[in-house]
Amino acid sequence: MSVRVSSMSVLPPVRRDRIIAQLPPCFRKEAALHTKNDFNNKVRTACQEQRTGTVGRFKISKVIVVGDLAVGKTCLINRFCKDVFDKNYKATIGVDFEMERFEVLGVPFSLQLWDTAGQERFKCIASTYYRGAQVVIIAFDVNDVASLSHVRQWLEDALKENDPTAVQLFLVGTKKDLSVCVLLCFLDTLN
Ligand SMILES: Nc1nc2c(ncn2[C@@H]2O[C@H](COP(=O)(O)OP(=O)(O)OP(=O)(O)O)[C@@H](O)[C@H]2O)c(=O)[nH]1
Repeated sequence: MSVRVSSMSVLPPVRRDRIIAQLPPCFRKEAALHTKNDFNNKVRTACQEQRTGTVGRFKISKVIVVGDLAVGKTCLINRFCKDVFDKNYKATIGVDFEMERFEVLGVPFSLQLWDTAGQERFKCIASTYYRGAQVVIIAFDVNDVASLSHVRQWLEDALKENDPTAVQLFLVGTKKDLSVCVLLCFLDTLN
């Protein structure tokens, strides 16, 4: 017996906080990719006229998240996509994938988030997914200096597969809450 599956899938509406009508202001000027107040007029016009170079129905950007094992890559993505946090560690096997839909100036836009495994034995599989990224996020644990010292290697590996001049790079320190705990424990020992 053959079953026909309709290729038309009904997508849920884009989340309200994913509808972007104004250029989001930068968090801090020193750490900003841009310091403009609004979208460029050319961009606004192109969006109004739907001249945005679509890939299929959506414009898609690929983000890869790399970094040492257990630094919190999966948690970072889950917080962004689902606003959840799981304190139990489940190692990523190879890669995982999330798709986040946006609407920018009325134009559909999708962010592909590739969560890669930090474990050495999965590095080979994970690195086959690095190609074609527009954004590279390198995560390190602020409480683990070794994870920071490995950042250079993660960067080199990610850029081997991508055009370094066309990639947006982010370095993200994770587990800041624990660094406060470490400091408090240290202060406690002084009293
Ligand atoms: N306290 C605290 N724990 C965190 C934070 N982020 C992640 N963790 C914990 O750190 C552990 C590892 O987190 P994951 O997100 O699975 O780490 P990962 O980098 O994806 O790990 P791999 O898939 O093995 O590369 C889990 O137990 C998380 O709960 C954080 O900001 N604060």
